[in-house]
Amino acid sequence: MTAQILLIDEDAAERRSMKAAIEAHGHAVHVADTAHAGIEVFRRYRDAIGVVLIDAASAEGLNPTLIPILADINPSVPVIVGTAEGATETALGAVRAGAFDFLVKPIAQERLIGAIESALKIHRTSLQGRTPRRARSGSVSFADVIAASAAMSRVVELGRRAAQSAIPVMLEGEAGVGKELVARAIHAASDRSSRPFVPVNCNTISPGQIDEVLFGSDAATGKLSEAEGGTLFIEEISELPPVGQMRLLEIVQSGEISRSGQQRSLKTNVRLILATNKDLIEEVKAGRFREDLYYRVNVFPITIPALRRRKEDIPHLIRAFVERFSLEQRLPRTLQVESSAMALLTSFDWPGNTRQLENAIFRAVVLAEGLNLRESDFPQIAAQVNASRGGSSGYELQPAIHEQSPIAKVQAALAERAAGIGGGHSSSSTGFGASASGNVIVSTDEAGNVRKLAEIEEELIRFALKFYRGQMSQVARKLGIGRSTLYRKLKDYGIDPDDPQKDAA
Ligand SMILES: Nc1ncnc2c1ncn2[C@@H]1O[C@H](COP(=O)(O)OP(=O)(O)OP(=O)(O)O)[C@@H](O)[C@H]1O
Repeated sequence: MTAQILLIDEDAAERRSMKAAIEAHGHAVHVADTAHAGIEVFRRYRDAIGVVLIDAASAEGLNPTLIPILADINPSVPVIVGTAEGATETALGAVRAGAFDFLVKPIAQERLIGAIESALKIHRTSLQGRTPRRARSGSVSFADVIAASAAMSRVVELGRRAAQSAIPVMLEGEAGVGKELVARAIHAASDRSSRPFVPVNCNTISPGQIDEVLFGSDAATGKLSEAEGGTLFIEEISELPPVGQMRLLEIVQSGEISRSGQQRSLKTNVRLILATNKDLIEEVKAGRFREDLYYRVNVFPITIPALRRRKEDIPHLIRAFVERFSLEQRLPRTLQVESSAMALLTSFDWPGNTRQLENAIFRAVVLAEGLNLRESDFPQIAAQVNASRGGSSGYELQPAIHEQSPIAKVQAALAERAAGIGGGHSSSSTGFGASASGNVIVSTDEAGNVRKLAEIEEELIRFALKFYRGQMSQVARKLGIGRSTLYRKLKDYGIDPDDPQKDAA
């Protein structure tokens, strides 16, 4: 089926050859030579374009705001990024920003067309249903926030508390950790839930326009007025220019806003929730963010840890996403995730956090051929796990990935983490204890022999204690043993139930 592709590429010769390759496959190509021109074309043909292809291999690299801007214009269009060989950071940055796929140059024609066809399938599917990138609208409650880890449970607990008052909330966390989801849940649990929730992202509005977009030019316009009585959610607050910071301070201090050309200030009744993925205090120190505003808006900070710091959440998120997308795709039943795929997904560090995981699952469910999700349904993740082990830079196709067994791959990733590369927990006496933090229990040791049952039992008990936050009766029940047996085993293995990760005494 003919589709329309937007190609953003600064290099004229490459533009021509890519365009010819795509046209030869029967698709129509719009070309743009700069990010700016690309945005204009995308804006014009937002409903006709099926895939955007960005060449980020030029000296400029990938403009960090390009993918979010495109997503703002039409979030259901997948973006594929081409990167130079070895530009792993650019590729990871693209994935983090929400790119559907990345291709490392030189790009084989087959791989290019394969990536475009998969992206088009995703696009067609998301036109029928919802896409993970589309901001959740409607009511989102705390019940929608998956929180199995202690860290995420704490976020939910703080969020619920924040919902009981109207003080400003500052949500801190890397891109894709769930700041907007939590902001929506706070709003929904507050007494403003019947009033609007208005999100605005300072990063996707040009600095010259931000003041007008936020505060409007007269009383009836602007996001602030739109949010009257409800919640204004300002993302990337560190990007708010000085004038905007001044106006916001005025609002926080007096609850009023003055507009040029008007005599009187207007009262506002808006609950502010702000989000940042930068360390705001560093921005204050660098003189880019007003100190007085910082102290005014930082009264109720909630930090959402990166997904790699709360790996217990990963299997729960995977199951929830697989169930949701299986339903949306009207599959005969919810797809099953094979344990090797689960192990791969749990071993990965998810630089793009939950959004990246959600996108990976969405893509896998849509493209899955059987009723099981296998490791091979996550080629980008496998390639990155492979790359982080020093196997290769950027994306490599299947052969290199499949030369190694899934278990060996996970072991290598775990060993890397145990050596401190991925950060996290101290290792246990087995030497493979990092797996206790990652919900993966490895069955063979470094030499490839099956591990001792007692070692695995010890690891599972440590994991269960952490997972159920020391709730002994729950741990015993889930492990299928009596409480007294559990206590005996704790003693045998020298496990401290309050600190299950600690090495045996
Ligand atoms: N704990 C969670 N449970 C269920 N879904 C989640 C969770 N955390 C994040 N998500 C999903 O992951 C996606 C990304 O989350 P969200 O947009 O809230 O992240 P963010 O931190 O606001 O990202 P950014 O800073 O890039 O705007 C959303 O689709 C959201 O629904």
